[in-house]
Amino acid sequence: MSAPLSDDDAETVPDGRRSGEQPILSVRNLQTVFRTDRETIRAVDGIDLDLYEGETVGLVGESGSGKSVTARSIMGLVEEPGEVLPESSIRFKGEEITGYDTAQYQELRGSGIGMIFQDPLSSLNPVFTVGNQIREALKVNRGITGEEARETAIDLLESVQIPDAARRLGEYPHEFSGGMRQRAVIAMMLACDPEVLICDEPTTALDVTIQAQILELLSDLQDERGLSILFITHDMGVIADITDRVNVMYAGEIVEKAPTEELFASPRHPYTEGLLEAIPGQHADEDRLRTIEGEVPTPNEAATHCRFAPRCPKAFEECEAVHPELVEVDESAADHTAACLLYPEQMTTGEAVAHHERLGEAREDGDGSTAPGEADEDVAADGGDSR
Ligand SMILES: Nc1ncnc2c1ncn2[C@@H]1O[C@H](COP(=O)(O)OP(=O)(O)OP(=O)(O)O)[C@@H](O)[C@H]1O
Ligand code: NI
Repeated sequence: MSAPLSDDDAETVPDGRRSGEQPILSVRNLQTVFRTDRETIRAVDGIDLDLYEGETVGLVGESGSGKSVTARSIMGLVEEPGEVLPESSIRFKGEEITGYDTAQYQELRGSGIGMIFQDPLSSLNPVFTVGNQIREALKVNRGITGEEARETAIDLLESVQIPDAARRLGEYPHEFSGGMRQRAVIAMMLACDPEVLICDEPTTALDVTIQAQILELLSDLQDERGLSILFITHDMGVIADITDRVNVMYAGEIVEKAPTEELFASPRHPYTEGLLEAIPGQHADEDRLRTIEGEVPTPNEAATHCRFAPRCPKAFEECEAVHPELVEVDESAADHTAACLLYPEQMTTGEAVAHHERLGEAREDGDGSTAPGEADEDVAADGGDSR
């Protein structure tokens, strides 16, 4: 009854509700590998991701799925023996940033994209006062010095709701509590006046109350400053709290993408279903926490199959032989995609398997030859067609 999905709508369907608008951050076919003597680990294995102005997008998955490597790839922080492969494309405000040199990345991190890590102490220098570090960031990134720097630093600490800001500027990181330290890091990051903020598990080490306060703060700052946030976590509860859209990551790949409400109301990938089942409090009658059995495999070979299949309660024979591509899960949900042979829903399993095989072949044929610029036009054309 429906027009068959075209074969080229696979890898570059634009994320989100705002096709037509240019994403502030756009990742295409990101591949980051770690080469060791014995193997090549495909920590990030060809992911696509869009972040639009003013929204919060989640990247969620179990430990080892490749979330932090994704963030570090965007920030130019992948270190030896890691490498972002040249066919990857990362665009910030339309400009290709893969291939930037050290100075360009420094400038990007000093003004365009800020990042907060799980451990605030990794961003703070223990031998300088908090005020010193914020003033230094103001000087280096915005040329603000002297009394103006002091006043701006106080404003920044106040904007992250650190009480008694003027006095606390003179204190050292170790004199701050965990939550206050993370606030100080956020203040330091705001000194760079970024447009995009990448948060890698910024609240994971904090207790629940403090965690909620920091999330609230981020959301306030987002409203005030129009920040776009890429939020990384393994915690589906946090995803539900603060994101507009979600990308679910597994073993280097994104396996499901959807608006947050839609994902929680109607998860389609069996991995996402497993993650949602594992949220504490889902099954009040059970005292044991449900988890997905087994572990995330290390992706050390090209994916010619579904990497989740060995743990998947719904796996069937073809899952071991055909690589699932991200496809629209059904006809009604244009921005809900899953990389699973069970979809598109309107197809029989046989049809769907054949569809995924075709998409995989098309991707392999098309990949190397598609320049980032061309890829974007494909996106626009596809977006129009498939809607
Ligand atoms: N320096 C490295 N050398 C070799 N392999 C690495 C290195 N850093 C990361 N990896 C590989 O990349 C995979 C993904 O790591 P990553 O830190 O991105 O996971 P994550 O999703 O952020 O997990 P977590 O929730 O534990 O932070 C790891 O399992 C590992 O195989
Ligand atoms: Ni991580």
